[in-house]
Amino acid sequence: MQKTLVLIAHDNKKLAMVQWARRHHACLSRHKIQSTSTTGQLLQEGAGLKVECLLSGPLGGDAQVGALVASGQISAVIFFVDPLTAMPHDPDIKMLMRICDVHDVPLATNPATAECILRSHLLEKE
Ligand SMILES: O=C(CO)COP(=O)(O)O
Repeated sequence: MQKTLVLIAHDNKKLAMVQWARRHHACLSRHKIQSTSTTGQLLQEGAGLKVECLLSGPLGGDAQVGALVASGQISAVIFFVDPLTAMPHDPDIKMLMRICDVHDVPLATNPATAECILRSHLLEKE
């Protein structure tokens, strides 16, 4: 089974996510990608990636990703979080991060760590 790479970004980090995805288009396009709704739409339009979109984060998208991680379908989660803005769905975000730790699934919450995950070739083993 080919596992999925998840890409998510909070609103203030969406531009950084699209720029990051453009830079890594060659690598990313080899993977099945899922995203929360708004992030996914921007990645398709701005970075030319094929993305399967889930619900938007505040409407349950992070919870959907958590369920996918728990059921062993995700190779890594790249989640550019905004640490300076309060989120109404903070419990869902915390849940997703906890579930990644429970199942030892790589989770990058900023571009520097995302870079490490891509360079680690961790994804190539999937
Ligand atoms: O809020 C999010 C993650 O917590 C992201 O959701 P969107 O991609 O729909 O903006």
